[in-house]
Amino acid sequence: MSRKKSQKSKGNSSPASCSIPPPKENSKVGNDSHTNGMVMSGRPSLSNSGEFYDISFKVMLVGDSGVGKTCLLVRFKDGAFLAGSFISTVGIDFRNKVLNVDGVKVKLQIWDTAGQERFRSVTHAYYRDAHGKLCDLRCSELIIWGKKMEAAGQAWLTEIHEYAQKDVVIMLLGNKVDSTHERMVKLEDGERLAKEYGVPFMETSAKNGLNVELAFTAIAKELKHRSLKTPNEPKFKLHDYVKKEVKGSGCCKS
Ligand SMILES: Nc1nc2c(ncn2[C@@H]2O[C@H](COP(=O)(O)OP(=O)(O)OP(=O)(O)O)[C@@H](O)[C@H]2O)c(=O)[nH]1
Repeated sequence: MSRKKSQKSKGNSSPASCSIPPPKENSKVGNDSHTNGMVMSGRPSLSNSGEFYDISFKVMLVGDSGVGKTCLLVRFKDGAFLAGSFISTVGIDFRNKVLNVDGVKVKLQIWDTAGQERFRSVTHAYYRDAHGKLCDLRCSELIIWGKKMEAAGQAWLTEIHEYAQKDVVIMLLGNKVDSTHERMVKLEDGERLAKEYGVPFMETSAKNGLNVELAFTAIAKELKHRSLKTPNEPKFKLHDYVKKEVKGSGCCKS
């Protein structure tokens, strides 16, 4: 069995098909009554993995084939690196992880899309709504930008700006920072592009774990703060949080 096939059979995989089935895991929040992800009933929900959560969001990983989307997801979910020969994702897959964000249990339903052009219509069908818009308010995008130079990062940002609802949370990641051979995006270029589009940027490595937890946690915090605004809570500033917490590539975990 291929690396990706065996990994998918462990998770909540959905078949790559043009008739799109709904996700198996209940992605709704706090039973039936919710608004923009906010728990209205006050009762936590139970995910398929047996973990309770208060609020749920969808995160899409997009980017060209081979930039490391699956590896980042596996690193975040299981703390492991998928080394070995590269087998492309077919269609789309998702995995869940529940995080504790300031005392609130936030479930991220993370969708790993196929980067290959030939699967684009399948992946689009999953992440665009009936009006062709990308996701909704309870959704965010993580653009993984690996070895394919600036043009690829720019193309994905342009696509998301074209199709996404304006409130979608977007973050740009430059992956494979551990490898001088694979890494082709300079830090300055990533920062410049992110600035141009007004999105946070960080360098990551699925191999050594650099900033992987941070990328998903930052997204979870932003989504949670947007949905659950408590009167006296100071406004969460995603850019400031990332700037404060991000680690440079010289200080990787082993
Ligand atoms: N050195 C290094 N290699 C990585 C890293 N992340 C992924 N890789 C390697 O890059 C290759 C592609 O990784 P995947 O995660 O499968 O790429 P993908 O973006 O999911 O590709 P598609 O499924 O085709 O869209 C694999 O051989 C990985 O081992 C990283 O952070 N550092």
